[in-house]
Amino acid sequence: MSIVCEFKPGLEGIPASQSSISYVDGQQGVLEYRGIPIEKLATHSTFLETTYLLIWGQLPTTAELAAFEQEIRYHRRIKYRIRDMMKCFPESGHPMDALQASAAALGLFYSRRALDNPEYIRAAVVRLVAKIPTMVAAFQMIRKGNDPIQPRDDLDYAANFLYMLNEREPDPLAAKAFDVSLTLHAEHTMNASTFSARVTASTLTDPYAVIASAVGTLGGPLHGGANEEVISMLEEIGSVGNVRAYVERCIQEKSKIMGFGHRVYKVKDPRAIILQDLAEQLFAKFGSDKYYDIALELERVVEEKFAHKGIYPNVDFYSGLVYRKIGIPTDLYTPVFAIARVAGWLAHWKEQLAENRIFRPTQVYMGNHDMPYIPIEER
Ligand SMILES: CC(=O)SCCNC(=O)CCNC(=O)[C@H](O)C(C)(C)COP(=O)(O)OP(=O)(O)OC[C@H]1O[C@@H](n2cnc3c(N)ncnc32)[C@H](O)[C@@H]1OP(=O)(O)O
Ligand SMILES: O=C([O-])CC(=O)C(=O)O
Repeated sequence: MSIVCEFKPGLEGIPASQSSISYVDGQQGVLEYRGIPIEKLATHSTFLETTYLLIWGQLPTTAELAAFEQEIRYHRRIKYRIRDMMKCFPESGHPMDALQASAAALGLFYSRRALDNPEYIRAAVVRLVAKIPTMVAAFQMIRKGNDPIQPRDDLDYAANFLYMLNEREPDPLAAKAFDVSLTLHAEHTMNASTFSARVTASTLTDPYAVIASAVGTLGGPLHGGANEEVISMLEEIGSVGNVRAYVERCIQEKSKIMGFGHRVYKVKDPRAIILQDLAEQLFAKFGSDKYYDIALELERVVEEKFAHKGIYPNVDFYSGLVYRKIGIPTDLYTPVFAIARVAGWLAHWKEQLAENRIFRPTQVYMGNHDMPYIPIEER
C-alpha cells in the first residue's frame, strides 16, 4: 500500500520528532530552553549550567553544577595523537573541516558503544563539551606554526577558550560576553544540524560520529556558516553610503543577504537582540567597530524592503561583531558556534536514544519505470 502525502521542500512545517528540549515561537520572537526564556538564561545562567539544563532536563543544584564543571575541567586536554593528527592538516584548510575531522577522530579513542548505560552517556557528553573548544583553539595555534596552548584549570570554560586562542587571559567583560554568546547559540529545536545529529544518532552509531555529522551540516552558509559570511558582506559593502545599492543589487540578482531571514522567525531573532546589546557593551568598553554603523543601516534598509516577507536579522547577524571585538578570527566564528551547539546536539542525541526509531523517510519518485537497457555500443 502506498501512502500519498504532500511533498514539502526542506520539510517545512513537518515535525521530525517530539522533543522537550527547546521551544520557538517564530511570530512572537520567543525562545525557551526547557521552558526557560533565553533572556533569563542569558542574564542569570552560564553556558555550562545551561548545557546541564539542556542535557539533563533541569537546572543543576550547586553540588551537581560543581561536579559537572570539575569533570569538564578534568577532560579538557586532548591526546597528543589528536594534536599530531591536526599538525598534518593543511594550514589553509577551513577550521570547520579541521573540527569535523577531529571530532570524528575522538571516536577512534572512545568508540566503545554502551548507549543504554547512563555513565557512558555522561562520559561522552563530558568529553565532547570539554574537548571541542580545545580542538578549535589547537588548530588555530597549529596553523600559525605554534604548539597548542594547554588548558588552564583556574579559568572557567569561556575564559579558558579565549586564553587557549590568544595565549593571554581575556578581559572579564570579553569572557562574560563570550559565555553569554555560547548560551545563546546552544540549542534551537529541529534546525538542519540538529536534524542531522538526530538522523545519525538514530542508527545507534557513536556520539563522536553524531557530532561530526552535525558539525559538517552547521558549516554551510545557509546555516551556521552565515556568521562568517556576514563579516565578508560588511567588508564588501565598505561604507554606510553603499548599503542601499547593495540591498537593491541583492533584490535584483535574487541573492540572499547574509544574517537575515529564518525558517521559523518572522520577527527579529531574540538572540540577535541580545547579541547586539552585547556588541554595544563591548564597543562602550573597547571602542566601536567601523562595521557596526554599516550593520545598523543594513538592518534599517532590509526592514524597509523585506518586512512584508518577515525577513529580519537572525542569530548570525550580530554575533560576528561580538567575536571581532573579542579578537576571534573570522573563520573561527562557525567553529565557535559549534562549541556552543554541541550542548543542543548532545541533548538531542540523548533524547533520540531514549525513544529511538531509525529515521527512514520516504521520497516522491519522479523518474521513469521499466526502461530498456541500451548496450554501450548503441548509446
Ligand atoms: C543559525 C542559522 O542557521 S540562522 C540562518 C542563517 N542563514 C543565513 O543568514 C543565510 C541567509 N538566509 C537564508 O538563506 C534564508 O532566510 C534561510 C536559509 C535562513 C531560511 O530559508 P527558507 O525558510 O527556506 O526561506 P526561503 O529561502 O524559501 O525564503 C523565503 C523568501 O524570503 C526571501 N529571503 C529569505 N531570506 C532572505 C535573505 N537573507 N535575503 C534576501 N531574501 C531572503 C527568499 O528569497 C524568498 O523570497 P520569495 O518567496 O520571493 O522567493
Ligand atoms: O533553527 C534554525 O533553522 C537555524 C538555527 O540553528 C538557529 O537559528 O539557531
